[in-house]
Amino acid sequence: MSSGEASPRPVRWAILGTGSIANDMVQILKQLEGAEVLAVGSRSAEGADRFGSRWGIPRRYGTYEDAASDADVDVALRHPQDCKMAISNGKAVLCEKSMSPDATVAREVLDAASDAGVLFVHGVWSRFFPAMARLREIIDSGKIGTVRSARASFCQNDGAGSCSALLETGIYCAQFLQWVLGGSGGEGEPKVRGACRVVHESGNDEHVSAIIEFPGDRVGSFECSLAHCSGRSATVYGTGGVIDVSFPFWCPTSVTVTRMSGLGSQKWEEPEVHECPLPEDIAPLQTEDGETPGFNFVNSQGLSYEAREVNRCVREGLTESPLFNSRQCLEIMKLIEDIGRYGS
Ligand SMILES: NC(=O)C1=CN([C@@H]2O[C@H](COP(=O)(O)OP(=O)(O)OC[C@H]3O[C@@H](n4cnc5c(N)ncnc54)[C@H](OP(=O)(O)O)[C@@H]3O)[C@@H](O)[C@H]2O)C=CC1
Ligand SMILES: O=C1OC[C@@H](O)[C@H](O)[C@H]1O
Repeated sequence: MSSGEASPRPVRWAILGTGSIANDMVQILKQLEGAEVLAVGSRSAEGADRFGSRWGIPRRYGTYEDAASDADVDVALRHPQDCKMAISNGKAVLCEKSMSPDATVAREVLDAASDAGVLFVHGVWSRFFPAMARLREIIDSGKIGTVRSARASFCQNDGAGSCSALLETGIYCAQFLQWVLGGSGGEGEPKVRGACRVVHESGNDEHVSAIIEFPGDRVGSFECSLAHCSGRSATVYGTGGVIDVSFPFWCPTSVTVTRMSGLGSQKWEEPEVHECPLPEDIAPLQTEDGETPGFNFVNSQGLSYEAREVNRCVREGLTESPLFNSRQCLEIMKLIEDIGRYGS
């Protein structure tokens, strides 16, 4: 698409798969300026028809490939399994997390997108939240001194055994640690220094705790689980204080800075709260049947940040987003893979 047009046509999206996240994403895309939901693909024609008529999507396909090969579609929102198919059809892809089971497949997908010259964005949506950018600014300002370590916890009692906790929720922890402890890429890679995994009888990990060494002697730790709950917060630790990101830390709307000093770091200043509210112009929509099903996931309005960035990248002809580039994406997938293999 050309960015130089006076009034460019909308970026046309195809949603492939009609589950929980598709319910949230369709409502975001329908409200996003410069976007149009043109097509839906499902494993069955009935599924595509049901979702398409519910949300007023004009083109409905009984296979993913048919939707992804629609010549008028610019970008496909895809679940991990079929990214390469959408890429081979020349479409830009926003891939739901986690983009692949391991770093090898992640590399293949990124290479396929790069060879095809199409945009690929891994939808670890945290990365696109204004609160994450604010967090980075605060760290860089030196407000909490030198950052030495960080932690994150994402445990929910939902889905144990059905998939990997590392891939489902641990990935958000890994991205957080990379964001606050990782460098710009020239300083060496983070290394997994310890991990404890509880494996479900299905073979999927259900609870994992991990310790990661980042360049510059910085240490990150996280825990993730699909078998019990946690507060799902994260903290950055510096020589002069801490930054707390409370529930839900993976789609945050505020960060709180507490500066500490004095003997035993026992003098605490009044916490400083930085609010980054969700967009007010995005709300649950009514379906064509007059129902308002709402969003399935907390802070889903914030999916608009990644969708807006994908729209921008498509318009500008970019093949990756500078907010979450392929190096950062691969580094996270490699961490997840190394933690999953640790000790075995
Ligand atoms: N960014 C975020 O906040 C969130 C991201 N996610 C991610 O999105 C992805 C999908 O999650 P979610 O929407 O909750 O999953 P669901 O189980 O609700 O939906 C998955 C959809 O994928 C399609 N599908 C394709 N192959 C299969 C298969 N073998 N079994 C079941 N369904 C299949 C189906 O659509 P159809 O029948 O139309 O073909 C189904 O409706 C995951 O990778 C998850 O991690 C999930 C929740 C939130
Ligand atoms: O991606 C996700 O996976 C786990 C869910 O609980 C969470 O809300 C969602 O964002």
